[in-house]
Amino acid sequence: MHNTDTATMNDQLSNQTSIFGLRLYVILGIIVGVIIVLLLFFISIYLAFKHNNSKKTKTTIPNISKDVPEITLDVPPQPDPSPQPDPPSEQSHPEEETAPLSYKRIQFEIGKNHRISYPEQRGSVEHSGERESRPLDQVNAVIPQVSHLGWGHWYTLRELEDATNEFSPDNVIGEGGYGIVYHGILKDNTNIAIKNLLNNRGQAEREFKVEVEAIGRVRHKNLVRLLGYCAEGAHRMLVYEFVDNGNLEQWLHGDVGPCSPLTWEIRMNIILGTAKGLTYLHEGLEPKVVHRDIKSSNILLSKQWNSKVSDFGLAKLLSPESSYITTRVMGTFGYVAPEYASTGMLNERSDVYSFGILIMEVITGRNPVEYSRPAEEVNLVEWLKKMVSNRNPEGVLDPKLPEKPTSRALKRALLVALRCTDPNAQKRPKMGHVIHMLEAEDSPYKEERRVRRDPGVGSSPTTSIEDRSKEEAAVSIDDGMLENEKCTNETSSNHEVEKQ
Ligand SMILES: Nc1ncnc2c1ncn2[C@@H]1O[C@H](COP(=O)(O)OP(=O)(O)OP(=O)(O)O)[C@@H](O)[C@H]1O
Repeated sequence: MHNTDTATMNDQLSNQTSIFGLRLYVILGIIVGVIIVLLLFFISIYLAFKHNNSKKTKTTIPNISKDVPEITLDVPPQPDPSPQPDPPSEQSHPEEETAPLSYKRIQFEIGKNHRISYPEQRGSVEHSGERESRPLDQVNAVIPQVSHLGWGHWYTLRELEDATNEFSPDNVIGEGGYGIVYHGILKDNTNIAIKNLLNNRGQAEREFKVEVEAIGRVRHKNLVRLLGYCAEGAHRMLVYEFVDNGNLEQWLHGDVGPCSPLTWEIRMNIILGTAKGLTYLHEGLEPKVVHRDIKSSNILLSKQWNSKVSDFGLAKLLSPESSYITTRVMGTFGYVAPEYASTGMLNERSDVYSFGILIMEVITGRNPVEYSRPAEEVNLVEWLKKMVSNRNPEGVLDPKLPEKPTSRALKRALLVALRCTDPNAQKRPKMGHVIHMLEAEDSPYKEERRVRRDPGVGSSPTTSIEDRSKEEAAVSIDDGMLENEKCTNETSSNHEVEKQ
């Protein structure tokens, strides 16, 4: 019976059907095959869908408001969880180095209606050659929290990627100690410079915070403007106005051929612009800002040769009650003021010293320290003083200068440089006074007399009677100011130079 059934079934399966005369078992085979193919098709579509979904989740940009919560401007200070430290004393601030971490509120006020306030972490000073590192989850607490109504623009990573062709190497304009700088063009055709901060042991956070604190809301034609920032995930980027003609170091020390395009007038204009930017930082803001890294590579130039001070990554705020702060010595070799280098005591007069070195660099076309020179010429300050004391001020001029300046203009610039680099910080002029000295059309003698009539403008209140008489003697030399001077090698004070 069983054999008969099987035979019947085989017969039926082998019967030809009406579909193209195919046998039944062929038809069944085709149906099963189609079902399997369809199943595989649906399974693969399902898997592809799932994969896409998981990829999307990975690249979703974290909610900005989670990363950096928003606060409003001009809010009254919130009570601190920890007791406020005493106001800074008149002198040093060792607690800056040693205080345990606690929060204090910093208020950075520029003009009546512009105040930004946010917590600053105390004790955020570098230790033993390394900047403080902080886990990223703490970063949100110290990144300035800025209202969208406040200064600056919040750029998304996507916007900056688009502006820089995905941070293409072709867009790199330079690399500093704290990150790579890219040129970018925004959708509205604005040219920008983006500093992508290295996320190295918390440096990025600190640099970010310091720059924003120092120049976030500052606008001055001689200071590079910080347009905004990007803080997404671990990315920390600062977005600046783009300055389109390189930096002073490139123009002074780069390959420009035997004749520099920087005429004397252009050089003095660069110096004057830099002085104005620094005057604003020192005298136009409260708390004042000490730049700490004035040097030729941080002076950016426009096509019209106007100068703009950049790179506020090392800047420090100095409250009016403090005559100085103590902090780890930072800056660039050759530009750092001697008292700051030896004691760590910093105030705006350290910037004045660096500015004096900058003037010497601009006059001579030499670096502050050049080991390739004969021993007596390695140190720019020493060499320049020797040349002046040997009555050869013209011997210091950059051989690439297209035309020599007048003797008077050269002496004026040299006098300002020498005064700014006075080893005694108290005797250095303030930046506001430097502007007057540089701008003085008539003789420096008259300028000095004007200053003496108006002691607030120039001489430090601590200038002694003896110093004043030295200055009187110096200015009485007038046109022969530097030619008639004799200075010994150890005569590092230009007041002494002026006296002879
Ligand atoms: N806003 C800007 N516009 C145009 N170029 C810029 C701008 N900011 C910086 N640069 C250029 O990018 C380069 C790197 O600048 P950055 O300030 O990071 O470093 P640095 O001053 O050369 O070195 P360091 O910071 O280590 O002292 C410099 O050559 C500078 O000319």
